[in-house]
Amino acid sequence: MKTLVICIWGLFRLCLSGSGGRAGLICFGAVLALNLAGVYISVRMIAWYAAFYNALQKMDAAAALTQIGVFLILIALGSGQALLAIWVRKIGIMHWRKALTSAMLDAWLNSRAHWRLAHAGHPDNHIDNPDQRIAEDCEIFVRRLLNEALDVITMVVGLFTYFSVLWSLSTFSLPLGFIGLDVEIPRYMVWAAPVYVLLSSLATHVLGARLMTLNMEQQHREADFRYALSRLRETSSAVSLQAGEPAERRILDQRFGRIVDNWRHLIRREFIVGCFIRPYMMSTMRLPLFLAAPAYFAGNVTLGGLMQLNVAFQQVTQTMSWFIFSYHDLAEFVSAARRLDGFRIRMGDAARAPSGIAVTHGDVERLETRGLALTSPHGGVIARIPDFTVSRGETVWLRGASGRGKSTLFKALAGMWRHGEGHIVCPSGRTMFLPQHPYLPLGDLHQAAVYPARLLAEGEMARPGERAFTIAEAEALLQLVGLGGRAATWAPASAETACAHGRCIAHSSPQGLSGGEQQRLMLARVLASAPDWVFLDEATSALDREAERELFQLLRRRLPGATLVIVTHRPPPLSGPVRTIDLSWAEPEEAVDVARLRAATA
Ligand SMILES: Nc1ncnc2c1ncn2[C@@H]1O[C@H](COP(=O)(O)OP(=O)(O)OP(=O)(O)O)[C@@H](O)[C@H]1O
Repeated sequence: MKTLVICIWGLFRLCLSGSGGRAGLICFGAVLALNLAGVYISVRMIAWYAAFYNALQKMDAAAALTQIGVFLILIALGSGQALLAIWVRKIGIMHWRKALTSAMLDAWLNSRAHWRLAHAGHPDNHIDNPDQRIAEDCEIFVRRLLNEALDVITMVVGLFTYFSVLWSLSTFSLPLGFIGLDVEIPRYMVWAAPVYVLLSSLATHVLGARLMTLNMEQQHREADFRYALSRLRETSSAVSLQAGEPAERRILDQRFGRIVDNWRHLIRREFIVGCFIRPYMMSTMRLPLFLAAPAYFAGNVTLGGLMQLNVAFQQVTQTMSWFIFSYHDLAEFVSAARRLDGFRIRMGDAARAPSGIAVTHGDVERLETRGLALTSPHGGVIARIPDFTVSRGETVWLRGASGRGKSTLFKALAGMWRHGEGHIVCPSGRTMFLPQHPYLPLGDLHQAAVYPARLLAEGEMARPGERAFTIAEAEALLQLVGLGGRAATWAPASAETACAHGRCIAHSSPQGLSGGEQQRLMLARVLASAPDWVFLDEATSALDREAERELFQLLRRRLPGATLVIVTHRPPPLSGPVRTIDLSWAEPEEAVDVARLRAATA
C-alpha cells in the first residue's frame, strides 16, 4: 500500500510539472467548488421532498404548485452545475495529461532510454509496449486520478452534510421486542446506513480483488496484439513477398487468443462482482422506505418526512458506497499507475546504467580507440577492436567479415553501446551516423531529406541558432542526390494524412521508395547536416557501383573537410586516398571478464 501511494504521488508530481500542471490544478479547484455546490443543491432537494409530499398529504394544491416551481429551479441549477463540472473536469484532464505525457516522452527520448530499453538484453530490464504506456496509461491515470480524487473529497464533505440531515430526521428508535429483546436502538436509520455499506464494501473487495490483476493483464495483452498489427502494417511488403500471410495470421490469432482467454476470466469476475453490486444498487433505493415504515405506521413520521428520510438515507449510502461503485475504475487506475511507475523506474535505470566503455570527448581533430572490446548485453564477446586513430579530413574504410561487430562498433562510437571495455576518444565536432537500415520519419519527403532538422512551413523563419530548412532548400538537396521532383509525385503505399501548419501531409512509409532511393535520401540528410565527421554503415549497399561512385564524389565535393568513416563489404569507390582499417583479425582470443568489467564500472 505504501509503495502504491509513493508511486501515485510520484506520477502526480509529474502531472503538476510545467504550465499545464498549474492550469490543471486550477480546473481541479473549480470542479471541487462546483461539486460542493452540487452537495448544497442535493441538500435543498432533500428538503424539497418533505415540503412537496407534506403538501400532497395536506391536499394543499397551492403549496404543491409552489414546490413544483422550486423543483424546476433546483433542476436547472443542478443540471448547469453538473454540465459545467464535466466540462471543466475534461479541460483539467487535458492539461494534466499533456504534462504527464510530456514528462514521459522526455524520459523516454532523453539519454536514449528508448534505445537502451529496447536493447536492454536482460529480461528483467525489458519493458513491454512503451507506446501503450505513454499513449494510453497516461490518459487512464490522469482521468481516473482527477475523477476519483474529486469524488473522494466531494464524498467526504457530502457525507458529513447528508449524515447530519439523516441524524436530524431519524429521531425515532427501533424497539427490538419482535426478536424478544427489551431494548431500543435510538436513531437506528443513522446506524443502519454505515453498517449496510461497510458490510457491502467488504464483500465487494473480497469478490473483486482479482479484478485488478485481470485488468492489468488485459491491457498488456491488448497492447501486444495492437503492436503485432502495427508491425504487420509496417512490414507488409516483406510479408507479402514471402507469402507470409498465413504465418502472420497464426501470430495474430495466437495474440488475440490470449486476449480472449483473459477476457473470459475478466467477464466471469465482473459478473460475480456484478451479481452483488446490481442488487445492492437497486436495494439502496427502497431499503430506507422499508426500514422507516415501522416509524411511519407508528405515526412518528409524516409522509413528507418519510420521503425526505428515504432520500437522505440514499444519499448517505450512495456516498459511502463510492468504493463499491468505483471498484472497477479504481482497479483500472491502480494498474495504470503501476505500469507507468514501472516504466518510469526502468527508464531511469536505463539512463543511469553504467558503461564499461569509457567515452571522452577530445578535440575535433581526432577519433581514437584504446583497448576496445565489445560484448553482448549477456556478456558474450562480440569483438576485440584493434586500437586505431582517425584524423580530421581522412577517408577511412572499416572492413571486416559479416557479424564481426562493425555496426556495434559504430554504436559504441556514438556512445550508445555500453557493454564491453576500453576507451574511446570522440571528436568534439558535429558528427553524423547513417545506420545500416534507412529510416524514414513520419512526414513528407522534404521533411525526410532534412531530418532531424526542422522543415520550415511557407513563410516561417528559423529560430535563432536553429538548423532548419525551407522547402526549396530541401528540394535542392533531393535534386543533388537524384531525387528531384520525387516529393511531388511520391505516393507512399500506406499513407495516412495529418495536418500540420495548416496543410495536409502524407505520412510516409518506406515502401514508397526503392532501397537505393532510401539510401540516396539518407545521403541528402548528410548534406543537410554538413557534419565534420560522417560514419556510414553500409549506407550505399543498395546502389549500383556507378551511382555509389557519384554519391561518394558528391559527398567529398560538398564536404571537403569532413572525415568519412565507411563500413562496406566492397572498397568504397573514391578517387582520393582511402585508409583501410581491418577488423577481421579482431576476433576475440579470450573471453572478456564481464564480472570484472561490471565491478570496475559500478
Ligand atoms: N543487442 C544485441 N544483443 C545481442 N547480440 C547482439 C546485439 N547486437 C548485435 N549483436 C551481435 O553482435 C554481433 C555483431 O553484430 P554487428 O551488427 O555489429 O555485425 P556487423 O559486423 O555489422 O555485421 P554485418 O556486416 O553483417 O552488418 C552479431 O553476432 C550480433 O548478433
